[in-house]
This record gives sequence, structure tokens and C-alpha cells, in this order.
Amino acid sequence: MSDVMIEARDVMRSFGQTPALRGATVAVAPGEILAIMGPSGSGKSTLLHCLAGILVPDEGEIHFDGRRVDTLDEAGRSALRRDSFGFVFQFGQLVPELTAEENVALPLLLGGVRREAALRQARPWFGRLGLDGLERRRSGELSGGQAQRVALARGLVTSPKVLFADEPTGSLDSLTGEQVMDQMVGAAREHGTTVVLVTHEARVAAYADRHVMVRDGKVAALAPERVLS
Ligand SMILES: Nc1ncnc2c1ncn2[C@@H]1O[C@H](COP(=O)(O)OP(=O)(O)OP(=O)(O)O)[C@@H](O)[C@H]1O
Repeated sequence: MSDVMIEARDVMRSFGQTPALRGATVAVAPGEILAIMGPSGSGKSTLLHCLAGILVPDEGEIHFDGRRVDTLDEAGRSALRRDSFGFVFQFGQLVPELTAEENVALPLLLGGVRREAALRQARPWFGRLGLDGLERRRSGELSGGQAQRVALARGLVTSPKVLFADEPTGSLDSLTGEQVMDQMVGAAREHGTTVVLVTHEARVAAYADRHVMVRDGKVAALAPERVLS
């Protein structure tokens, strides 16, 4: 197996006249948990979106598991996201009309798994993440931490190769955020999932194996002792 699961090589990406990435290079090893840190507006989310095949770079390359991602068309990138990637965002973004278990099953349903089978696969996550009994609740009936754990289960239910987490605890108080991080990292370690974590919080970044700093659209290494300072 290659020692790189996913990487960006010299990626440039602008929004109109605003350059967000100006030659960003980063590689993540299989099973590694990488924290991408940096000031607001530095390009962290743009880098995550380019790595995940949500955005296409203007220049540079994205490679996943030995394949080029940036040259795929929208359908190819969409299939890759569905089959190989999981996502957790700051505000869980659960579908309010669906129950918690339907939300967790959603990526499976979108991938063509039949409803009963998808729900069967979704249910064990409730026990695993301390959500027993909440399967039939809708997102409006869950606390912020519960909703974010449901979002985490949804991100992991397809057994993705890479989990992309953009400020996954940003909407939670610090204790609840730590519980969500404990569970995210625990599940990722158990399944050997590679994690790309965007955060500006040192306490959240401390869960990662390695840290990089995005500044002015470029990526720099960050020594562990600098993370908590
Ligand atoms: N869809 C968009 N349209 C226009 N400009 C954008 C868009 N997305 C990002 N930008 C700009 O690109 C730059 C990088 O944004 P990005 O969201 O990647 O930063 P970030 O480091 O994730 O910031 P934050 O920590 O505040 O979320 C910023 O100047 C931002 O205003």
C-alpha cells in the first residue's frame, strides 16, 4: 500500500479576484489523523473541499489512493465522495424531516442500498456512539451534541477511506466537543479511517497525529509543541 492516502500538490484556487489557495501542498498517510489549522480566511475549508473533490483546483493536482481526483468530471467526483469519503460539518446539517436513523442511513440510501438494509446498517452506530433510544427522533428533538454524533455516524456509516471534518465541534460547548472528538477519533482508529480535520481550536487539534498550518493559502508544517501554545 502507498504511504499516501490523499494529497494536494501545488493547488491554486481563487474565488473571483480572491485567491484562497496559492500553491497548497499536503499529503496524508493511510490511517493518519491530520489537523489543518490556521487563521480565519486562510484557506482551510477551501483546501478540505479541494481534497474531498467538492471543489476543483484552478491549478495543481489532487491524488487519492493512487488516482487523480481533480481531472474527474462532476459525476466521477460525486461517485468518489459517495463511495470513499465521509463528511462531518460544523452544524451537523441533518435533514430535519428525517429521523436520526434515516439521517445516518442516508449515504447508504443515496448509494442504492435498500431502505431496510440501510437502516439495519445504521442502527449499530447508535449504540456505538451512545445514542441508544434516539433512533426515531428528528434533529429538532436532539441536543447539539447528540445531533453532532448522529452526523458523525452518518459520516462513518459507509466505512469511508477518508473522513473529512470541518470544524466538527465548532457549534458545541467544550465538554460536548471533547466527547464528540473522543468518539470520532476512537471510531477512526478502530476502522483505520484517515481523517482530515479542519479546526482553529488547539484543544480539538490536539487529537490529531500531525498538524499543518494554512497561512495565506499555503501549507506549513506545525510542530506539536506549537499546537497548544
Ligand atoms: N464560495 C466563495 N466565494 C467567494 N469567496 C470565497 C468562497 N469560499 C471562500 N472564499 C474566500 O476564500 C478565502 C479562504 O476561505 P476559506 O473558507 O477556505 O478559509 P478558512 O480558513 O476555512 O476560514 P474560516 O476559519 O473563517 O472558516 C477567504 O478569503 C474567503 O473569503
